[in-house]
Amino acid sequence: MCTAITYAPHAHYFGRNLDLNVSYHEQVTITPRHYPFNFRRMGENANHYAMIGMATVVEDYPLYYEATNEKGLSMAGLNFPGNAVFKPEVDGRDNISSFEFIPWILGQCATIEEVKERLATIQLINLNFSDALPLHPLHWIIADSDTSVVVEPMADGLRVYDNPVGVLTNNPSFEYQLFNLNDYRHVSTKLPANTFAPTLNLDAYCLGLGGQGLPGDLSSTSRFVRATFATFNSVCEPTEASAVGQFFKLLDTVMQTRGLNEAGDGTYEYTIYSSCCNVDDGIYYYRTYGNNQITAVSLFHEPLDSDRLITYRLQYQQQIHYEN
Ligand SMILES: C[C@H](CCC(=O)NCCS(=O)(=O)O)[C@H]1CC[C@H]2[C@@H]3[C@H](O)C[C@@H]4C[C@H](O)CC[C@]4(C)[C@H]3C[C@H](O)[C@]12C
Repeated sequence: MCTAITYAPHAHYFGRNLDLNVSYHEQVTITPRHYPFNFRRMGENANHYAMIGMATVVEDYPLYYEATNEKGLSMAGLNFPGNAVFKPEVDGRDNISSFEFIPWILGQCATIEEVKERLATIQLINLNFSDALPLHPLHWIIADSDTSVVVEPMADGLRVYDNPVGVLTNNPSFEYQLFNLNDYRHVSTKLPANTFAPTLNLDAYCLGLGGQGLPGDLSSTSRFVRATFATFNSVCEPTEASAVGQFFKLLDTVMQTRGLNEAGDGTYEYTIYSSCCNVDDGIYYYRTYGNNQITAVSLFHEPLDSDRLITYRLQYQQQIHYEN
């Protein structure tokens, strides 16, 4: 399972937890403006926006999990098994495979308005990257600094939803996840009044009672509710350090501890990495499961007019500050 969130305390941030039982050897990957994207059915684009994000690089191709472009537009793919359907090619449409979707959108669009125009002509097609890397069922969140949408490739066509909460998890469909929030109207950051039986002397014996009913489990519906509650009520200082620290705390409310979620064959799904991109400044921060230190890579510190991918291996080694 995975969770993606947006957060805009003073600057704008986009990021996700990647929850999985295996790693695909992902790296922080920068694609400069003149890297030639060879779209299988749409030809080459060697003049596009630069982008930074997490990707598996195979045969010099960046298979992005999530990324942000130099205009601050961001996009993340999350598992959507049993629902995602990729279709055959159609003449006259932009035939794009799901592994090309992030480069296609982030390479050309700066705003959600432009994204919506692109989505109107797109066909997400059933075309594998390779036999060894077949398509996985995904849905996507796409966000600029003001707003976000969710894109779900369903059997009856591509569904595009405005996303008023800026959060995405996994199954079931986004429509359900959003409606499900209605069940949590009562959840509050404040101590609740006694509406149970006002004549009974019920004691507000500890802080946090207003949060009772917030689901604590790891299912995608529960993570959707928890992540939305956390981002909407989050408070931080107006500094980069505080906002980035707070962003990782928000992701921690839905992180997966290794051992708690069996994925079969003796493996467990856990939060392999968490990311937080400052989309205004193109700074990609991340933490891995075993390394609590935040590592940062800056898009604008690289030669963006180049044609070569730039990759940074993840820092997995735990950093402990020993005092004596
Ligand atoms: C599984 C990942 C999403 C994490 C997630 O949502 N897990 C939920 C598990 S559950 O069902 O809800 O239990 C997704 C996100 C991005 C995906 C990767 C990217 O799309 C890039 C390539 C695309 C290739 O087609 C397949 C390999 C791959 C390298 C993908 C593997 C996998 O599907 C990834 C890593």
